[in-house]
Amino acid sequence: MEVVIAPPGELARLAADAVERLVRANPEAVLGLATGSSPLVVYDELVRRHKEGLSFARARAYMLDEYVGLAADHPERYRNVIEKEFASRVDLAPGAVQGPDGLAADLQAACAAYEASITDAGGVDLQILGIGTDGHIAFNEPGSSLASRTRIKTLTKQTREDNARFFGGSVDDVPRHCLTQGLATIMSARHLVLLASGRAKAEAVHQLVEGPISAMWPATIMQLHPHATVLVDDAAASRLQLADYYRQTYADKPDWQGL
Ligand SMILES: N[C@@H]1[C@@H](O)[C@H](O)[C@@H](COP(=O)(O)O)O[C@@H]1O
Repeated sequence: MEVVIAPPGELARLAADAVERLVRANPEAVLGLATGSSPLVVYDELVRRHKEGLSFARARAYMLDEYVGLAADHPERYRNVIEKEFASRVDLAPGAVQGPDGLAADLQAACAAYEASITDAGGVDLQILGIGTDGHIAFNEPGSSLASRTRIKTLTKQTREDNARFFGGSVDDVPRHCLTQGLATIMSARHLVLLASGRAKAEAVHQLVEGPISAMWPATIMQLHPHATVLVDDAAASRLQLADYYRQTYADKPDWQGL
């Protein structure tokens, strides 16, 4: 696992560099897109590069998760969020972005179909991730099976409170259920790039990087991934025991290496 501690703008550039390198090497790359506020700086940077010629016309993308039951036109439905924040601002082809169907009549069948679709696409090349304050990735809440695949989950009170800010501050308006890629689904992606900023994420980041692997902090499964990159600002890094070592390692890193 590589940990980079840097200001948010630099983190966004590093994540965008990894996406750009991938898409230039393989224009048909499969991207993994995350919602939440953390990846927004990366999307903004990719949109800027798109305006300078970076094309996503042949790329495909899979989303991590979706709320169950939000109306098709609800602005916080993750499909709509990704459309607004990224897909509509670049040249991704219509239908190139897939997400779990939180409005399906048969939610379990929708989860199975989503897994099959990711597999048929050849798997995700680069998965962008955020992290919840309770250590969740996608919507894999504490207690999630480390071997889980896409399925229905119940959101914790903490997550619903954290996400109430997107619903006019009303926790009651945050759905109680979601469909989410499982931890094993996420681990199948070839490169994981997680972004975290702010002190509220410091404990989750400490557990992710330095804690024991445990379903209680689902992101810790990333310690088993052969190519995981953790991009954090000073505040999110403030509880890391080996922060000085990570800073030194990054400072000494050869320019050619990339993430
Ligand atoms: N399902 C999403 C996660 O994918 C995201 O990582 C998390 C943190 O969001 P933020 O980056 O806004 O703190 O929020 C939601 O719960």
